[in-house]
Amino acid sequence: MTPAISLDHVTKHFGNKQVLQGVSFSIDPGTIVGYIGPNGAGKSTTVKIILGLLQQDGGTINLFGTPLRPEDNDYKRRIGYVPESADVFDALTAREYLTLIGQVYGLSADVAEAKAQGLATVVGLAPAFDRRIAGYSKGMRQLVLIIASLLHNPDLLFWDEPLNGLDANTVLIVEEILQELRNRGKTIFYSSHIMDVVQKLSDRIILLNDGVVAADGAFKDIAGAVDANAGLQELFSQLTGFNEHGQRAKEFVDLVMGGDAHD
Ligand SMILES: Nc1ncnc2c1ncn2[C@@H]1O[C@H](COP(=O)(O)OP(=O)(O)OP(=O)(O)O)[C@@H](O)[C@H]1O
Repeated sequence: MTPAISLDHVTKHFGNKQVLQGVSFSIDPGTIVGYIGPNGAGKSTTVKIILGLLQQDGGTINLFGTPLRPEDNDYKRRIGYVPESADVFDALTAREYLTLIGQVYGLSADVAEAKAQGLATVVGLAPAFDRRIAGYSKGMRQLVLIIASLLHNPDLLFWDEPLNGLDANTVLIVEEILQELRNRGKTIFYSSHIMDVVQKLSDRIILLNDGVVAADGAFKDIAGAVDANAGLQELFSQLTGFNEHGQRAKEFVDLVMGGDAHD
């Protein structure tokens, strides 16, 4: 099977900081991959390189079996992207914004508008569809970004914190959408800091730490000696070598309370 994505020893530095130190992995189509790691580990940098927004220093990247060429726009039409924090054009309505995005991806205005309206209706956004996005809640904006990433029926999705701001019911819908897309052969590569969701949804987890892949596999395969109930959160702490949570929290609250601290 031709991998949807494969990276071979990809490196990237900013100034004197080596952010990616030889990242390699290969992902088959029809897989949900949770891409996790501490803040600053290099997750977004990896995704931006794959999207052609940044150039790597070394190593090779293949998408759908073809070497990545950032100047090639064809492969970008096979990708859907939900950035962690996006500048949505606030002055537009969802109808206007999504029709525009659909056109950017090569759909006609009519097709883009009809598809956007259909998707918005299913996720409960129809009543707000003709209101300016400026007045949307965080969760409503997130739904607009999710719809925008899917209008052109991409084969490969990069979703960064896709559940940001969504209410509990909508989270369940979006989780099921991810699984349904995966079941129909789409590849989903998503970054999140919410470990229980990553553990629940991912067929495969890739943990990046200090610019190297520290673990790669299904949770049950990488969990090792970690207690299954403690789960991915515990594994994350172990693999990133961090066990000062309680001490840091206490120090923080001591400072907050200052002289008012009571024992
Ligand atoms: N354009 C840039 N110029 C300089 N340094 C950068 C740039 N982009 C990222 N970095 C640095 O590269 C490192 C990795 O950043 P990156 O955003 O990839 O981390 P991340 O794993 O996505 O983190 P988070 O979980 O906080 O989103 C950080 O130290 C960051 O400051």
